[in-house]
Amino acid sequence: MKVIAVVGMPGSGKGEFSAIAHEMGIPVVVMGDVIREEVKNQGLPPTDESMGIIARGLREKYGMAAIAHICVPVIARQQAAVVLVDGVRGDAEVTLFSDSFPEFSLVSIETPLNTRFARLSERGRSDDLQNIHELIVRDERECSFGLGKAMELASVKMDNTGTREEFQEKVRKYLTGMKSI
Ligand SMILES: Nc1ncnc2c1ncn2[C@@H]1O[C@H](COP(=O)(O)OP(=O)(O)OP(=O)(O)O)[C@@H](O)[C@H]1O
Repeated sequence: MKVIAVVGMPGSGKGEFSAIAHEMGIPVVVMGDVIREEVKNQGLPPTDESMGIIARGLREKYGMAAIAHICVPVIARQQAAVVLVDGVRGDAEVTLFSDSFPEFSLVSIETPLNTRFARLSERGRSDDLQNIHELIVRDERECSFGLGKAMELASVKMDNTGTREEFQEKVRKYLTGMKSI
């Protein structure tokens, strides 16, 4: 089984990447959904606060790769030749996935701050931002989990400064290549 994980700063295009994988019939394991499942199993209300409590609790108990740990069996039971993991936030998780899956690839999406800000300002999700400083703070928080280090470990760097169609085409080409090897 080939396991692909995507990393990138907030708003870089990870969701776009996953959407193409989904369209191509590649199972996508969303790490946030695995935490959500854990929230349910523990009988907590399905809120962001519960997600935070569970994520922090797991990290305190098992270290920085805790969430990846609970994802490994979920990934392993997918019946597919290629599986995508969405939601990697740190280098410890990357190390665990590459130790667990011999055919592991990490893709980093590279999109500059200003471009990400412009796109997020248009996305219109409740957690989207009003000013660039909020994005800088979010970037810093992500980097404190090891996101910058995780991005450095990527074997594939994908630029997302062009149009959406250009990016989608690039992702499709990469995933088609992974499916056919
Ligand atoms: N090449 C592009 N051209 C125009 N818009 C784009 C492009 N790539 C992504 N977008 C848009 O930018 C926004 C951010 O992209 P996306 O949601 O995929 O990022 P993300 O990395 O998943 O963000 P987050 O870290 O917040 O989950 C979305 O509205 C997406 O549709």
